[in-house]
Amino acid sequence: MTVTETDHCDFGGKIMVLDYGDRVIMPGLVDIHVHLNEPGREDWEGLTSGTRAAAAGGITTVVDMPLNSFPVTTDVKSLHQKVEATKGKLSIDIGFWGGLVPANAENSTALDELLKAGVLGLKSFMCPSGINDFPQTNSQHIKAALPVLAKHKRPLLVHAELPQTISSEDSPSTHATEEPLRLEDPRAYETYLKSRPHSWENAAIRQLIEVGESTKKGREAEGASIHIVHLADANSLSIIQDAKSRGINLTVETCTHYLTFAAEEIPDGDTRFKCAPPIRNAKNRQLLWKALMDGTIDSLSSDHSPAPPQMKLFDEGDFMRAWGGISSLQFGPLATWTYGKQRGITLNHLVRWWSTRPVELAGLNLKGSLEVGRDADIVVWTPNESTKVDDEKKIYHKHKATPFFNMTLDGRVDFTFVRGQLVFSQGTFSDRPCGKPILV
Ligand SMILES: NC(=O)N[C@H]1NC(=O)NC1=O
Ligand SMILES: [Zn+2]
Ligand SMILES: [Zn+2]
Repeated sequence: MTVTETDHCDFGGKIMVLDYGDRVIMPGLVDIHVHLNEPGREDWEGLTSGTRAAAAGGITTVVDMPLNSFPVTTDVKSLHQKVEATKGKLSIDIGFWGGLVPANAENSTALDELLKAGVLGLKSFMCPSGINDFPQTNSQHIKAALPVLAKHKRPLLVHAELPQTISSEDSPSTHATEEPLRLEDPRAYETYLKSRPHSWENAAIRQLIEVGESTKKGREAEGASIHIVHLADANSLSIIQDAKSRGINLTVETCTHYLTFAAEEIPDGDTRFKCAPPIRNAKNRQLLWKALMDGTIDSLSSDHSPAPPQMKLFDEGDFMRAWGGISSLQFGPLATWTYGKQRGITLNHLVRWWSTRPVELAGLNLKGSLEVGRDADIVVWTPNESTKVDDEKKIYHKHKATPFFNMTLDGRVDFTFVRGQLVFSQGTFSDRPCGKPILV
């Protein structure tokens, strides 16, 4: 039987047989790094538009970052506000990361309460976050939080860039950060790239590995883990591999944009590509793919972090002042398939990076598999078809600007089910949002 629009969401208790021919039926994908920005910044993205875009991309669960909503999710009250804001808006299920900031880092009672209230773990920044109400943490803060996370067996996700003085390797002379770049062309991507060199990621990761010693077996933070979000720097892979082999509880994700684009191909002034850490060169991209294939990188995410067009400064094309954040939620899995296929990936890789590993990392025990007993979160798609991203009406993000525009991606997402309910069907959505907040 073919599914029709009237079947959306609710099959009315009937048992139906759905024959999808030779399409692929897979566990729904899980994006554990998105910024949907509601409540408070719904002009940047939103729970309705964001979860629709995700469903259209074959994603059945997202985990929302503690920023850039307002308030940021750093205490129980703000978590409740976020949960409250989801009512009637979710096409798919959503979990939440809590924020680790200087104000709560050394207050184990406050962190304990936040974890008990149901966040899946905590997230912090080692550099300015771009949002004043979400200040960065230092290694002391991280060290203090790990034992509390250990008690709950939860991860700390870290934006791992530690601002360094820009060295001669990156710039002809040694100066304070950004100072030497003041006179360089802000429309050139190269200028932005130089402002956040590899050394920032490398320094942060070294510090994290040091602090992460406490997560080893028998140490005071055993049970906690550290998850490096959006790794862009392939130079740091060897220290990551070494740390993992020494028993530090460390995992790593990279994002679709680092696997798809290359610095040297980014047009001048095209701030759709601005994100942090920056997209690096094609050689680096190839090393990220290799690390993904060999398991040094555990999982993928979108780091969907859009902002209103006026903050992306499209007219000026000023990379140094534009908002850093890429809009991509709907396209992550298909982009992975497109560029992975050229490198020999299989459907199993896709499920591992976009379902199995993210679910393990986030402790989403009911998600990520078609096993009996788990939620019936399912994507039905056609790998041999293609999707041309050229129709704004079919981009479901709140804002349509995305670096994936005009690309032809391999694969087409046809149907998405959340807990057995059809939420996306060949370009239409259930008009009764059936997603739920997940609190653990
Ligand atoms: N605040 C925020 O969303 N920042 C994100 N954007 C980005 O490109 N990297 C980030 O960490
Ligand atoms: Zn980040
Ligand atoms: Zn992010």
